Amino acid sequence: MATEGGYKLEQQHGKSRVRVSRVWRRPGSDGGDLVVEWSVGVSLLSDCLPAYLSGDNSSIVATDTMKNTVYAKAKECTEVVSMESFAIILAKHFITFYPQVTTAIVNIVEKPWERVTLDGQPHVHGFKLGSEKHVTEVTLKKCGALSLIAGVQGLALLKTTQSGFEGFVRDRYTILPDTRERMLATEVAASWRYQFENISNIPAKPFCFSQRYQEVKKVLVDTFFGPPNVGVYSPSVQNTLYLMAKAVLDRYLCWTVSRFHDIAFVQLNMPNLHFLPVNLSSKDNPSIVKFADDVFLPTDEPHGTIQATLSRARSKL
Ligand SMILES: O=c1[nH]c(=O)c2[nH]c(=O)[nH]c2[nH]1
Repeated sequence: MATEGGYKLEQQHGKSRVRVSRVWRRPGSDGGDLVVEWSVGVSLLSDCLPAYLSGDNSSIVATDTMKNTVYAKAKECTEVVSMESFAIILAKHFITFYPQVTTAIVNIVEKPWERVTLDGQPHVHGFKLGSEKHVTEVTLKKCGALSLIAGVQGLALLKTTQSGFEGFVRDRYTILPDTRERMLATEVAASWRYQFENISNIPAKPFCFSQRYQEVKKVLVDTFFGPPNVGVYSPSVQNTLYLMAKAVLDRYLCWTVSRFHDIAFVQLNMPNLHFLPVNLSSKDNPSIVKFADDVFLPTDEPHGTIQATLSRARSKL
């Protein structure tokens, strides 16, 4: 931020939606080729005030250069990298290479290409598009301070029973009946922050962000549904959301009992995508369709918006 002539100026500039795909060819290997497709956003906080104040561009890193850097760094990654590691590599480059850059923010959204399985056999170079998206955002300051967030978007989940909503506030505008039997559908957006608060804290042995992503996603999904043959009752989206976030934090508490916890907080956004009971009647036929927990009108307009962030309360010890 700069103060100039009675004005306060906060600025950053960058390039959005730089689409890059990286293939790692592994001829003859059991696993086959690997491919990722990323949409990368770069934003730099830098000392380039003269550009804003007087049209002097001499300290501007061109956004076109930022775009080219994404491709150059992708080329340099001859070994497979996770998107979190790639975001760190990019951010590190921008803060170390340019003296005027004070902070780099890099975000990546991954297109969910998944290896196809044909007749039970994983294909060596064939992929199809999956559903939910892996995302990350890295904010790295020149001093090394790091914020590393990963997440999932568009994780659509539905259960046909074991959900209800009752005992809520009733006033003269309330018409929703209490229920212990309804459908529950949502599209989870979750993000979590890794507890690496400085670039130097990132373990030397590559931390497996991709594996952690799969694990967190599994904990979220398992908690939403409960055991396969019985499920688990959800008294509200709010309670289910809390249990999902808590399960993620607890999971990493158990594993890292004598060390630091590697996930600092979990943020969940779970829209309540309503499945409305259908009842149809006419003057002649009072029950064309009589609802018996079978025919629904699914709608996301409007939908409930339930969101929360769960972190560990600081110990008083
Ligand atoms: O799980 C729910 N939480 C709410 O806050 C809410 N509000 C509502 O109308 N239906 C629901 N369901």
